Amino acid sequence: MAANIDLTHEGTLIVAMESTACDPHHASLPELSGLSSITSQSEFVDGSEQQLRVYLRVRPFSKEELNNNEDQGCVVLENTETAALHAPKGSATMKSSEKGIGQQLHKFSFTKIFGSESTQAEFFDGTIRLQVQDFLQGRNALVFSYGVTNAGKTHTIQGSPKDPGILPRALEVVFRHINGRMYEHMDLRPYLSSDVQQLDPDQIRAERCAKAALFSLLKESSRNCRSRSSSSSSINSLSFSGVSYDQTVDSVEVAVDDVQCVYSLWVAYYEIYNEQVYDLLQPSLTNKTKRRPALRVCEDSAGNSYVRDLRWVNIQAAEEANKVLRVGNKNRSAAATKMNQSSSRSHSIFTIKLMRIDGGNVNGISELSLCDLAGSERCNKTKTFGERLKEAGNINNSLLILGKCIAALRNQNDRVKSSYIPFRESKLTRLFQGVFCGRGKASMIVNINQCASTYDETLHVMKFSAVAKEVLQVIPPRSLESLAPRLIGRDGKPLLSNSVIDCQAVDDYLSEDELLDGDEDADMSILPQEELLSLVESLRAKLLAERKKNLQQEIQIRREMGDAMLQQIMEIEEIHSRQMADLKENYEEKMDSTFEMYKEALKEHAYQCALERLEDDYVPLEEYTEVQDRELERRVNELEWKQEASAPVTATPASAVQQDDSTQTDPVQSSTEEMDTDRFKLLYKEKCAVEQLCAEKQELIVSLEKRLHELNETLQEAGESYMEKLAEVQNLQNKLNSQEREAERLQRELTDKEGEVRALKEEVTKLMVDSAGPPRQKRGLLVNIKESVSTPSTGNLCRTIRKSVRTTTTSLRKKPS
Ligand SMILES: Nc1ncnc2c1ncn2[C@@H]1O[C@H](COP(=O)(O)OP(=O)(O)OP(=O)(O)O)[C@@H](O)[C@H]1O
Repeated sequence: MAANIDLTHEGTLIVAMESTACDPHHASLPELSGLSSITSQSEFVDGSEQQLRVYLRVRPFSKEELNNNEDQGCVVLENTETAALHAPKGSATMKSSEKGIGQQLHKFSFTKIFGSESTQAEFFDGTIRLQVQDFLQGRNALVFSYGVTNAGKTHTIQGSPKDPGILPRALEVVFRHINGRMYEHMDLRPYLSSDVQQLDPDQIRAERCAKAALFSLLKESSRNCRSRSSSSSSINSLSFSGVSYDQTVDSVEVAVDDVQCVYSLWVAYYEIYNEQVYDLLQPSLTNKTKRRPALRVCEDSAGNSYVRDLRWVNIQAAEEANKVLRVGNKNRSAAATKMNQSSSRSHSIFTIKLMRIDGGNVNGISELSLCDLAGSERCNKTKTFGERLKEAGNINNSLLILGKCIAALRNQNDRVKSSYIPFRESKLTRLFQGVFCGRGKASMIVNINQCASTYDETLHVMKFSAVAKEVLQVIPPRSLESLAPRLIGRDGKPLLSNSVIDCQAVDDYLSEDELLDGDEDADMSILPQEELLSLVESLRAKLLAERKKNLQQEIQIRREMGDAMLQQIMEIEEIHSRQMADLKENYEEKMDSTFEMYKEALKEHAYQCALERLEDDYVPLEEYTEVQDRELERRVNELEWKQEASAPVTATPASAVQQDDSTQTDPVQSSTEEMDTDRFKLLYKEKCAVEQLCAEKQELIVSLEKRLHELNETLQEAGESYMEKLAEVQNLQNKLNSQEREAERLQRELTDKEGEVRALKEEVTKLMVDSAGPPRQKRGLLVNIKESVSTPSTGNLCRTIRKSVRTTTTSLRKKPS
């Protein structure tokens, strides 16, 4: 026992709890002897209200902190429930108090306080041990740690391999409890919030593979893995702390439990970072640039929140749970590297689900969640709680909402002040909602350090916890968790076998619930009438305000939607009108071109027709004139003949008058004469017209003849000028010929002369050669030449020689050398 520190201590505590606080550790803090009270389970009586359990844990100073003079007595633990904070010099609180704002000393009370010397085992035993036992008996439990960075949250929850925290210890308790009663199959898996899914062989296989793949991430040798069959023996040597655990411990607890039951244990590990839920048990992404898939927080038909698609891993031994934790931590830190975030900026949640299986039926499922909240150091700049939370909202939304929820839950204690609880405003509070609303028990661990430099932040944490401690949790005498969970098939539909049990259980639950309502009514009647009236009034006002707000929101949404739709319609209309205009333009262009085409075709056709008609009707001018002339001649002849024929009767108009007088008595003759006269007149008119036509034609002919004459004259002139030019050309040709002949003659003459020159040159050369002989001839070349030249018999030759001599003399003068 002495060697087994944790166990010894735990055992000691259990004994001490029933007697007195005799732990030597508590000697320095006698107030902490109150730890014994945790053995009393009366505080967890069902069907009552109880305060949220808030535990304070103070971290010891590190060597560096002591060297840096951080120990200035800021945190004083007055007893096991009260801590006093003294503002150190230089802190914002001290400065404010010096200015008359706020105080230097703050006192806070907690459910339990654990000093810096408290061990992990003491802390576990003094805090959540009972909650774990409740969990084993089918109750849900939530434990969350709150504090600034470096305050010891992770140390408290996870601890180290040598000094495990509350999570591994809780797992140890669980495994000890179910020692040898582990459900060996993997065919029942947690589903939605509190249901169970029946897996088929394929799903079981997939589950096994996924588990193996997950553990392979740790690259541990298989020898360290405990086989499922040896799960019972694992209890004898649970090794989170490397210290063996006595299997006899808690044997009483096991004995009181139903020995017929077997247990199936599943765990999940996830984190909430920047309001996104990430599964820490998903294999890490190979592609580092890819973002981790975020999971959704959903609600089941009963309104309970759960993380959709969260990976649940079946655990058969404590060592496997440890591996899961390590894999999750590895992923968490890896994710931090990838996303450039520090672990303190995310809330990590480790959840254990325990199914109680009796005779093949799941007759209960409970959940234990341990949450390591992100460091709250970012919300430490403002001075008041509300403002602090407001500011924190900009940095860490979920902590702000958690604060709001806790404050609202506290206000609910006062029925008159009861207010809306904003659980739905953050993922964290949505997931916590069920527990805060009576689906289980929650407890809060407040971690602080005692450093003077972080005093202001620590004070903020303490204030937060003070509010939390005032929250009253209503624990229904029989909660929904007591109902057997629904068994769901692969298709997501409830399986029939369990639904019958469910109905019965639900009926039971409802009847008790009704009783509860009745109690509440009775409570209400105790209130004075004025208070009731004011409560009704305030509720009515709230309802009105809420309705008004909803209506305004609806109007706003409708207006926005209307605007958006109008905008869309306008855009669509614009696009359509543009398209229509384009189409119209296109068609108009096409119509125009078609019209032009037809117009051209018609023109062409008309032109062709006209050409054809012209060809048909064409009569040459001479022919036409000839025909006309002939016609005229014929008509003239006809007229003349007619005139001759009527000459004796109508010789002259005068004779006609005379005759008219003389034959007045013969009426037949006179009528004939009249007719003839008319005819004559007509004919005369015709003759005149024909003559007129003839004259015109004659004129035309004359003008044409004149034109022809002119043209002939022009042609003649052109012919004459052509002949003149031709004569000139002939002349010039003759001149050219004679000049060519002259040139030939001159050429010949030139050739002759050249021949003569050559002969003379030869003669001169000969003479010069001869002159080189007798002395008499030494008078010189010039004298000889002169003599030769003076000889008259030489003729032309002499003249040529004279000329040559002159040329030679000139050239010699030009070249004196
Ligand atoms: N009760 C304790 N006893 C001894 N050492 C402790 C105790 N609590 C914390 N420590 C040590 O203090 C250091 C900081 O603790 P821890 O990492 O748990 O802080 P944290 O609040 O989780 O920080 P963060 O929010 O940044 O994750 C660790 O080295 C841890 O071992």
